[in-house]
Amino acid sequence: MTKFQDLGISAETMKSLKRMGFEESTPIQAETIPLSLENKDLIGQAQTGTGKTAAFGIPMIDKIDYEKNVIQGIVVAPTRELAIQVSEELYKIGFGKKTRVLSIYGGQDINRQIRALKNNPHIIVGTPGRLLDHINRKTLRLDHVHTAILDEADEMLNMGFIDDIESILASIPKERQTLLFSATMPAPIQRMAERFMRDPQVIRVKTKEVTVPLIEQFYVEVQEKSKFDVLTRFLDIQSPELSIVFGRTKRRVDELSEALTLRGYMAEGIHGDLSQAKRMSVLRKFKEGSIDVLVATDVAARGLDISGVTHVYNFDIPQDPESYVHRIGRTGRAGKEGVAMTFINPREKSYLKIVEKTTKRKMERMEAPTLDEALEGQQKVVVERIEQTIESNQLQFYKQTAEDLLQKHDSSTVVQALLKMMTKEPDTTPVKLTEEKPMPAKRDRKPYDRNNSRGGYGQKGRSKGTYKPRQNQTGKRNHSSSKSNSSSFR
Ligand SMILES: Nc1ncnc2c1ncn2[C@@H]1O[C@H](COP(=O)(O)OP(=O)(O)OP(=O)(O)O)[C@@H](O)[C@H]1O
Ligand SMILES: [Mg+2]
Repeated sequence: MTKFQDLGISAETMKSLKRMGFEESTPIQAETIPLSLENKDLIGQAQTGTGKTAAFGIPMIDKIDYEKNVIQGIVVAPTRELAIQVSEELYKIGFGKKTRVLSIYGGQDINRQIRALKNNPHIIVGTPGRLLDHINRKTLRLDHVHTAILDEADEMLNMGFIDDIESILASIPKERQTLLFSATMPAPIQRMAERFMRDPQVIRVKTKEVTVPLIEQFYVEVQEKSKFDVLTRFLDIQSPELSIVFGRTKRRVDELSEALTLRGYMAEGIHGDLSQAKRMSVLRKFKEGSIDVLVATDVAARGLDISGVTHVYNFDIPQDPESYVHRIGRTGRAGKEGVAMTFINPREKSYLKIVEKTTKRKMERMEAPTLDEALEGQQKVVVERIEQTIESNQLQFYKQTAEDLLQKHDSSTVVQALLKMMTKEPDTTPVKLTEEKPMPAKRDRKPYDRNNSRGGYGQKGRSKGTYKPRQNQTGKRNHSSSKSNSSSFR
């Protein structure tokens, strides 16, 4: 571990890092910060939860000229939630320097954003569509930007944002520094790098595994029709602090969150068809712990950093190995431990091997728990609660009633009755889940042709390849295609 002092960081920023509780730099931070301060173009790849945001944020903030009240840095992120999260982290890092950071994303009142842009922020964090909107309206000028960052670069490529990104970068001076960051850097990123970057250096943190070693990874073979019961049994047995359940499509997410709620779990779903207000309120409730199961699509959870997520359940195996890496990376962050459970249909076994080949790590097989085991798990939870209550030492009020009860029955019978009352017995309330087809053994499509394949996040009707400006006669961006589900996560 390298000390932050040795990386050439300013005293003000060092203070902010201390305030954030960062003591030592992570490997990706140690490797990229000095290079970034020298204005090198970089492609940074490091495991999930290892501090890539600060890796690009610290040098960007230190390179701002605070004499100038103009936008000097821009971060492009694939989803609104991520744009918000990144801007919050940058705000904290820039606290010592009083850096003004503004996030702009779709689904938020554009006039409010225009007003905020007039306050001369130093750094903008945004989603591609809304950034481009402002550029076209001339409400966002990037001519003084010296640092451009593409966070989750591969995801933005997957989502078909390549043309938008090209247009955004075209309005930034060529002498800029361009940085690409993600936990996964599949081959097509190279092409992106060739187009947008100057002699980029690739920084890959040298670890054997793409996934974080602190995440225990299991797979469970289960028939489609039993999956839901098995999920609830695991939730009962493992009793996660917070957990994320991934479903393949938006419909799946809706059905799963409804089904979990019906069975008494505090669960809600998040995906791109929900209103911005709803998405934010669901995330807020999850962070506060007033719901403890978040059901999500792949895209909804990319890059999200929520502390307390102890378990990730891949209710459906992800559609590609990269998504697997990002999904399970919602747990085991910043040195914490985590558990990832992946459910597979027996016909998906060879697909599982493909995922394992990419991550260079085997998942351990776990048997689906039986009803009795689920019940035992629940009992354990109750016993823990009882022990905590005993420790709290505030039982005086109940003493007389307890003694009266023990006059009538022996102590074991009394405790048994209490355990029975407090234990959540398996709930068999019928739920509706539409069946999903198993994943084929081989990728039967090009890796980056994922249109409509991940719950409609692909860019329907979006052109690929060379940039073709999509403008209508009024010169504004044509939003007819953004009506579809595809772009609703921007
Ligand atoms: N040097 C550090 N010391 C302690 N905590 C850190 C340090 N750097 C970052 N963190 C914290 O670690 C967590 C994960 O960081 P971050 O979200 O940047 O990870 P990431 O590498 O971008 O992950 P992902 O690939 O999932 O996007 C955050 O809560 C962040 O504040
Ligand atoms: Mg990140």
